[in-house]
Order: sequence, then C-alpha cells, then structure tokens
Amino acid sequence: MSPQRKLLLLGTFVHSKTQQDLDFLHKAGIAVDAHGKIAAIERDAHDLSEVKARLLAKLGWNEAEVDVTEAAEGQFFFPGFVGITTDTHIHASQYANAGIFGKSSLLEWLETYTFPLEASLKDLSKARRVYSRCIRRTLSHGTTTATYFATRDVPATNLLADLCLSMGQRAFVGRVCMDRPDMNPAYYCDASASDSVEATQQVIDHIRRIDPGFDVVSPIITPRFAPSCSAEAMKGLAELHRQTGLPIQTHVSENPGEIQLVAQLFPESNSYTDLYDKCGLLTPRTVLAHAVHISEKEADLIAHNKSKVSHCPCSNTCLTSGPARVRWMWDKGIDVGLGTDVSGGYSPSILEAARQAAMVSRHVAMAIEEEKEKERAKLTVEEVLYLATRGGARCVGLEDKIGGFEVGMEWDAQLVTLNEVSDDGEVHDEDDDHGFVDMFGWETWGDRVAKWVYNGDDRNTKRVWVKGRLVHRRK
Ligand SMILES: O=c1[nH]c(=O)c2nc[nH]c2[nH]1
Ligand SMILES: [Zn+2]
Repeated sequence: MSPQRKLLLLGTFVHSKTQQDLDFLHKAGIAVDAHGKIAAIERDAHDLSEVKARLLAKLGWNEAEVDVTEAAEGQFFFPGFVGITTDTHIHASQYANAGIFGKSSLLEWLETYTFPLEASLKDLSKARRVYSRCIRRTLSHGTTTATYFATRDVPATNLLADLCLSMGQRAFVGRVCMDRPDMNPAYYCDASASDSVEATQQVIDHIRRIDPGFDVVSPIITPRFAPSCSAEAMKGLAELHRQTGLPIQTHVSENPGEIQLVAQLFPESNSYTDLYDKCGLLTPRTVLAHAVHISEKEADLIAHNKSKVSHCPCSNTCLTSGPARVRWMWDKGIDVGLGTDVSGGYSPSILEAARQAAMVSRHVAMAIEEEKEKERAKLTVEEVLYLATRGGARCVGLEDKIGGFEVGMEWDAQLVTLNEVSDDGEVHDEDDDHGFVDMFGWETWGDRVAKWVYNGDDRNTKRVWVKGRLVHRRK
C-alpha cells in the first residue's frame, strides 16, 4: 500500500486488555505512521493539546504532516471488528438473502435458498452488486476484517477480492469447493476433486497479482463442508495448505442432521472433526465455523491441533442449529472468534453477533443445573468484545497486527459516538443521528460500553479505518 498521511487520534480509547478486562485510555492519543502502523501511544495527559504535543515531540513529527481526529466528549475509539472487528465467518455471496430463511434448518436451507443464489452470482454484474453492498454494509458496521466465503465461480471470487482491496476492507477470500455429485445440485458442483484444487489455485494466483504480500486481501482455502466434498478433494486442499501455508476455513458440527450425514458418508471416521483431521485439514491456520455439537473428544482434538472456532450465534438461532458453548471451548484452550454467518444469520453486524453471543450464552446457562457452572457459562460484555476483536484476530493469525491498540499494530479502528441527553431530557445535537443509545452523564465508562453493545448499531459508528486508511465515514 502506498504511504498515506500520518494520523493523530486524540480522545478516549477503549480496547480489550485481556479476555475479561477492557482497558480505558483517557486524555490519550495514538499516532499512526504513513504505513498505517501505530507509532506511539500517550495517555493520562492534562488535556488533548498536551497529548498532541507529547506525541509530536516523541516522534519528531511536525503538525503540518499529520491529520488530526479528535473524539468529542463521550465519543471513543474502539478496534475495528474482526468479524474478526473481525467477522471470522461470512458468506458475501449470501448477503442478498440476509433475513430470508423461513423456518428452515441447515440442509433444506442450503437447497432452497442458498445454492440457487450462490450459483446465480456467475453473472458478474449481479456479483458486483451483491459484493459491493456487502463490503460497504459490513464496513459501516465497523467490520475491518472479514473472512469471506464467495462462491464456486472463479471470476466472481476474484471480483470479491478486487472489491475488498479497492474499498479497503481487510479480507480473507475463499473460493467455495464442493465436488460431490451425489450431494450437490448438478447446477452447482465442481467437476472433480482436482477441479476444486485447480480453481482454488487460480484464485490464489489472482490475489497474488493484485496484492502480492497478501497485505490487505489474502486467499483462504475453502472446502464448503464435509458433506459437499470428497475425501480426495479435502486431501488435495490440505496438500495445497501445506505447500502455501494459506489459511483454511470450513464448517463443522452445526446441525444434528448434518452430523448424521457425515457419519453415513464417511463411516471410517470416528467423528466429523476426526474426518477433517484424517484429511489433513485440522491445522493451526484452520477456522471451523459453528462447532455447536462437538463432543469432548472433538474439542480436545481441535485444541490439540490449535485449530480455531468461529462462533456464529445469530445463525445458530436462525437455523435452529443449537447453542455453542463458548466458555467450555475456552476452558478446553480453543481460540474462538465471532462470525455473522450471513445469511444463515440475518445480520451483517458483528456488534449484533457480540450481543447474540451474550444471549446464547445465557441459554447455555439456563440448561445447566449446577449454580457455579450456570454462572460461569454466561459471557460478559468484556468477553463478547474480546471475541469480536482480539479473539477474532487470533483466529485468523493476525493477533500481532490487529484487534487492539499497541505500538507496532496497525490502525484498524472505529470511532463510536452515543447520544448525550441533557438535564431537561433533550438530546444534544438533535440533528445528528447517534442511534438509540442515550447517555445521561452519570454512567461509568463500563456502563457506556455495555449500553453500546446492547443498544447500538451502525449509526453509532462514525468513522472506520483499515491500516490507517479512512474507509467509512457516516454522514
Ligand atoms: O451456515 C452455513 N452456511 C453455509 O453456507 C453452509 N454450507 C455448508 N454448511 C453451511 N453452514
Ligand atoms: Zn457458514
């Protein structure tokens, strides 16, 4: 990426310090260099002009070479969502169906709604409409990194990569592999296992041409899920991973009918997870979506192989798949991030996914009798925000680059604003639409963030940056 103007961001910053704790930086400033990297952080100054002076002096920069953004009183900077904010699992191709799922569950939903839409994106003008809108909408919700499933079609998948790069969203883009003629519709099936691998290679070659260092956009190897793929295709894709080191994404153990089907199709495997392991797909660079119904043994295997899980709570409710147990996976040592799983999930917002993660954890808790375990199962605001940022970054191997505010990390961030209600009940700045999150002035910073998580939406996200580039500004 070519060098850009240096940035100074001044005001309050909130990010995850650990899984359980948020760090609040007040009267603080972050300096971002011409390559989008955080060069210095200052906090606890007397006022913002002191922070600014301290940062400029520390770095030897002069005022003329920087663009300054100040968060007003009550506003704060927050890391971009990965779905990781990072969305660790989203089907860009299904964006046009967000909210359309009726009463279906996974296997009939795929046949009825999903395969026909995905196949139709062979039409590149339609793909452009759907993909541009998906990227614009997810950026507006603060998703700075998205891990995308595209479709089987190579030109349309390449187009998604082109659009992510030009619109500035950090992305992993996967060409969806599905080669089993007995399990996929005739109109939407790879010709053979080698076709799955070769078509994936074509997408890798394209992305290497447009972003040689995979700096912003990276390919991701994408067997759809075990029922769609032959063992030969899965082994071929695992070999491609070994040759390239590229990440892998797929689905696992989302729905009971799907699990039964895997057992029928692959009787030699001990479990769904064991099948992926035997095919060589269970690696430290693998993101498994869902993992709702995995057994103790499968969770141990995932942890042992250091594979990651994308928790998709909204989708798991929409398709009545079941509640995934995040605390239990954490206890096993598994890294977990958040996915919207559009259009299994209806919402492209990771803030919504964070909220749903908190709600689903309470459903998990309600099914537990033992009081201490019941309490532990519930996820806090701090924990769901960790899932949405640092947790997601770990899932996609970017924990040293994104997900928090630290010197050397890249400036992937959003500026969040909330309504201020004055003593007479009036909202300040009535012309400005800050959404439905009203602040009365007595809230602690922890309360402010909780209100944002439970009541906020894209109206609260005023600006979004990826690698220091401003990629969304709310009018
Ligand atoms: O949530 C899901 N969305 C999909 O598109 C899909 N394909 C297989 N399994 C899937 N699960
Ligand atoms: Zn999915």
